[in-house]
Formats: sequence, C-alpha cells, structure tokens
Amino acid sequence: MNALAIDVRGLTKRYDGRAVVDDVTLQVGQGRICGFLGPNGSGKTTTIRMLCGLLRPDAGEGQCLGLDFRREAAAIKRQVGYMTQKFGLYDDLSIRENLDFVARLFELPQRRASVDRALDQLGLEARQRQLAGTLSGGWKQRLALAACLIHGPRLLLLDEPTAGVDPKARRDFWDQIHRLAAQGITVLVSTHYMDEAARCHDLVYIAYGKVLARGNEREIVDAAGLSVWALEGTAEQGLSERLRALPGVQNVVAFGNTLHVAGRDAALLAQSLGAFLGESGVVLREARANLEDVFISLIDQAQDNFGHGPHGGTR
Ligand SMILES: Nc1ncnc2c1ncn2[C@@H]1O[C@H](COP(=O)(O)OP(=O)(O)OP(=O)(O)O)[C@@H](O)[C@H]1O
Repeated sequence: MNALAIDVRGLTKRYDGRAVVDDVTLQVGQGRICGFLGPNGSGKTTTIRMLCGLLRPDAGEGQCLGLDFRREAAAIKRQVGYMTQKFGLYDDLSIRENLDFVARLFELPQRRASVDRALDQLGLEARQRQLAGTLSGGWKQRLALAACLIHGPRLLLLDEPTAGVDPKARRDFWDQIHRLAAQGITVLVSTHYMDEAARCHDLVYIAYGKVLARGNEREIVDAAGLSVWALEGTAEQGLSERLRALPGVQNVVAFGNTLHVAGRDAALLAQSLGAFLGESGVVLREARANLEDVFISLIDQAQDNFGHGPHGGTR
C-alpha cells in the first residue's frame, strides 16, 4: 500500500452513553478511493466529521495526512475538502460568486486564479454566472465539489455526494473523482449505491458503528462465504416469503425479475432449495454473490448480534 492518508485506530463516539461509532479502525492509502458503506444511521457521517476535526472523538488515535488527528485538527482542516450531505452553498449567488466566497473563507492569496482553476477543473466556466439555486442536482454537486477543491486539498471526504443525482451526472462525477485520485488526492466517500461501491478501490462496510467488512469488492464477497442461488422469471406472489422461511435461507433479494436466495450454509441451502424445487417446479441456478447480497447478509447478522430494530436501518 502507498503511504497512508488516513490511519486511525479505535475511533469511538458516544451519544447518551451509546457508541454510535465503536472502535473503528480505518486505513486509506494515498491516492486511493475508499467507499464507506452502511445502512442509515450506522455512523458514517459521524466518522467523517471526526476525521476532519469537526467533532471530538471520545477515543481513538492516529493520523490524517501524517498529522495527529486529535491534536492537529486545525492543520488537517486546511488540507481537507469536506462535502456535506446537504448542499451548503448560497442559492442566490452565482457559481463564480459562491466559489469566490469560499476562496475568501480560506483566505487564498490569488483568489481569482483559484476560482478560475476550480471553474475549469469542473467544467463550470460556461455557467459561471448562473445562480446556484437554479442549477439541477448534478450541477449543484459539481459546484459543491469545485468548492471543496478550491484550496487544493490532499484529502476529500465526501458524504453521499451523489444522493438524488441522475445516472449520467453520477457517472461524470465519478469520472472526476478518478481523475483527482490519479493526481494523488485521497478520497473517502460514503454512498448507498452499489454501482458506486464497485468504482472504489477499497471498501469499508459499517453497521451499528462497527466495521463489519473491508477490502476490495472481490475480497469482501469472498470473505462473506455466501452461497447464492438465482431464481429467474417468476412473479409468483409471496414466493420471497416462502423462500425466506426455508432452513438455511438467510436472505432473499430481488434484482429485477431475478430473486437471489442466499445463505451461509451451502449444503443446507442446497438441500432446502432442492426440496422446494420439487414441489414448485421453479428453476434455480447457482450464482455468484454480489456486494448487495453480502451487505444485506451482513446487516441481518448485525441485527441479530447487536441490533434491536426492524430491517432497513439502525436509527
Ligand atoms: N448529535 C447527535 N446526538 C445524538 N445522536 C446522534 C447525533 N449525531 C448522530 N447521532 C446518531 O448517531 C448515529 C449515527 O449517525 P450518522 O449520521 O453518523 O449515520 P450515517 O451512517 O451517516 O447515516 P446516513 O446514511 O443516514 O447518513 C445515528 O443513530 C444518529 O441518530
């Protein structure tokens, strides 16, 4: 691995005695794109805010950009671009005015040149006079990214940067992220989109504040040891529930017209499905687990281990 841009251990944050980030270790190599995944309320934003010094951790040690992330938070902030979940720029200022405002906040010595560079980098020159409030979601995200980049950060912390953005704009955004990483900028990006997870070099999956999986896509899928069968082209009512009730079936996920039936005990799963097939006449084929199968299985397991709520979130 390259030099580490993020290297923290034991990161912990408690609210009202409850650890919402619990002993998290995070290492991201310089110039890498690390996807940060997990259900709603799993602790991604809290982790990101601790890394850039906006929130004080209750425990944890380590370095961000070679600086002690607890003691040297001010110096880290100057080298980090943080894109929050919510668009935080001024709707009634133009693109250029917004970028100029951010450049002033950073007290950049050559403000005009910095703004011009950011406009050029993100392809925003032609729209520079347009009011931010009139931009579509995709262009707003582009402007937000330009604002993050204006002070020349070495690390980008992006919190669900493409939520609600259409596929073409998301693809453009990710092409830009890859161009930045190729220049040596490190990116930690939270996302709920599996296609975006697949575009990251490394992934970290967190639930209930704990890291449940890490590695690249292949490593995570292999480590999960999930056996998956695909059932195609059936729209039978209630089939998912019947499959879910079989011994050895951990989860059933619909992908369009295909159902993925997954379990950890391959032999038991095959046996159950074999018996079920005989009855129903349904055709199954063995499939390779994908990231979504694995993450759904991980969150189900996490709910058994330390969750209390119903499926779908940890809040
Ligand atoms: N200031 C706070 N006071 C109390 N609880 C908080 C506070 N901030 C966050 N939490 C709780 O901490 C947990 C983690 O929240 P966080 O926003 O980090 O999750 P997340 O993974 O970013 O979620 P999402 O994907 O929905 O953005 C949640 O249960 C949240 O309600």
